[in-house]
Amino acid sequence: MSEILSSAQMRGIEQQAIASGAVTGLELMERAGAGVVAQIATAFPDLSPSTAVILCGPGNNGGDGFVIARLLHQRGWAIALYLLGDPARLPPDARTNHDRWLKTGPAHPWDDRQIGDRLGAMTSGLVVDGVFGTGLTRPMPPETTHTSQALDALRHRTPSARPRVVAVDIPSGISADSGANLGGAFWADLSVSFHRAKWGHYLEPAGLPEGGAACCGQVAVVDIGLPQDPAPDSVQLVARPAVFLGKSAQGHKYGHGHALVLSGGAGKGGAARLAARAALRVGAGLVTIAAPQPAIAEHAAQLNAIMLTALPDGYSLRGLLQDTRLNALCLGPGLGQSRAQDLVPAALWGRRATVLDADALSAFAEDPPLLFGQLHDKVVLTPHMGEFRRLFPDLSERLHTPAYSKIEAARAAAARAGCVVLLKGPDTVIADPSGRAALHAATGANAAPWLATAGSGDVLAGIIAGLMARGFAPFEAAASGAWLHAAAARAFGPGLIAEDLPEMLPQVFRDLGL
Ligand SMILES: NC(=O)C1=CN([C@@H]2O[C@H](COP(=O)(O)OP(=O)(O)OC[C@H]3O[C@@H](n4cnc5c(N)ncnc54)[C@H](OP(=O)(O)O)[C@@H]3O)[C@@H](O)[C@H]2O)[C@@H](O)CC1
Ligand SMILES: [K+]
Repeated sequence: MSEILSSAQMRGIEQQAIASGAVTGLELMERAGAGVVAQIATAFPDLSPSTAVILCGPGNNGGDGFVIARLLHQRGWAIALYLLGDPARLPPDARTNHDRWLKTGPAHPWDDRQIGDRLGAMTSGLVVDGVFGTGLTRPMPPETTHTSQALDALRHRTPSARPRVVAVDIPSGISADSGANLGGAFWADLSVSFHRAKWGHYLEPAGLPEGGAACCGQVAVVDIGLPQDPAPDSVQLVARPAVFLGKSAQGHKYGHGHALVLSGGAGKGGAARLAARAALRVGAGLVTIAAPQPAIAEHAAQLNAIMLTALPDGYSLRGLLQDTRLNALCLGPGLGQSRAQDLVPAALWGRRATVLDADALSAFAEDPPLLFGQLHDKVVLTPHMGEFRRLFPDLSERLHTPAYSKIEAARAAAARAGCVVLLKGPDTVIADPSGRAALHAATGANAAPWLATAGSGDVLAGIIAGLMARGFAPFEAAASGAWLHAAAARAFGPGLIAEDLPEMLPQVFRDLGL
């Protein structure tokens, strides 16, 4: 796991370091610029000095651009630098670096058409985007329209027939907090960020235009000498499971828990079987499907290692839960809303580790507080965006505000629900009521596009229930579950269907060294 920051957190860390006298803003800017130049050499080892077009904006992102221009020039690059805005109004450190640059070469006043034409004519070299970084909270100004269009056109050319595009910190126009394209955003092959990556590098708001995860390219982070202590309320990027998923040699099946997956009626049992199979593959010692009597024959025909029991209603679920060995529940996949309304209260009464997904969430769309009043701290809610909207309509609405991120929405939802919320998507956020949050980003180089397939969410619910049956805490089970789910999809690759996901878990475990 690695820490990722919001723009406000990053600003706070910088300001504190500067105020303490440990470092000056000018030193940070120099290190930032030098870091970008070093990362360019690492990411593009075949790139030899030719022409670099450096685009500088009116803030400190532009200040980094002047440093980069100076350092690239020292390495033999021919520099064409354009400045958006009035040099007299640059913030002090950026102004200092602007003035230093003028001893080497000119800063051309911004000319959108000229820049657009120039970029369009480039077949090699480098474009450095130092227009806006973490300070941008509104759409790109109209003076960048042609530049943005020219960059867009470059994106569709093969890399060998165009310049490399490098974003200083984050592509201009992408919100560092939400990943939203604020309007007219640029894109990059490489984004070089400072101290820590920002939320917006990995978040990808639904729909078009493309946002952070799609536009940032490869994300590199350089150390600029700021204190390494974790920020309060920091968010962790889930790079692999944070817990050891192996089993000890001495264990027996009862030591690995018993997961109960509640199934819907006849003809609706596939989703529960997918979840149950995933719970078993992820290592639950025993897994039972509890189904209404008419669905028993169908399940029996398809199950071997998974056990089966008839369960008509919530009353009988309370009875079943007298068996304290049943330590994790999974409700929702294929459950049907009326059965969910009956079973969810009984399941929550049992105070087991519980995953509520799909119908177990939608069944409370009319009255979300009715659900929230029954939740407890061993529950994980796993909504996709549509289910999230039904339970948290106000938070979902706020997500249309460009700077409001999925991380904040999931945190607010977890606080309201009083349990862990895993908000699904290519960018999956896991949050708990204390404000702890993690982001699993199956985006960019980590993408798992074949995961968008019927039944995939049922498997995720089963994986999380299985991990909780094994004794992992809800937050860890959810975060590790999201990782395992995407890793299984990547391990299978194209052609994946939901049935394949549980079957890939053994390979994923082997790759983890278990
Ligand atoms: N602080 C440090 O120590 C370090 C910072 N570093 C670097 O600084 C970057 C953050 O710098 P930043 O905070 O100055 O913000 P930045 O992204 O340059 O843009 C804000 C400027 O744009 C302006 N503006 C906004 N929207 C606009 C619009 N639509 N049209 C026109 N103008 C608009 C806005 O004006 P205002 O909103 O005040 O009107 C303001 O002037 C960060 O990403 C990293 O690269 C590194 O060097 C490490 C050390
Ligand atoms: K930028």
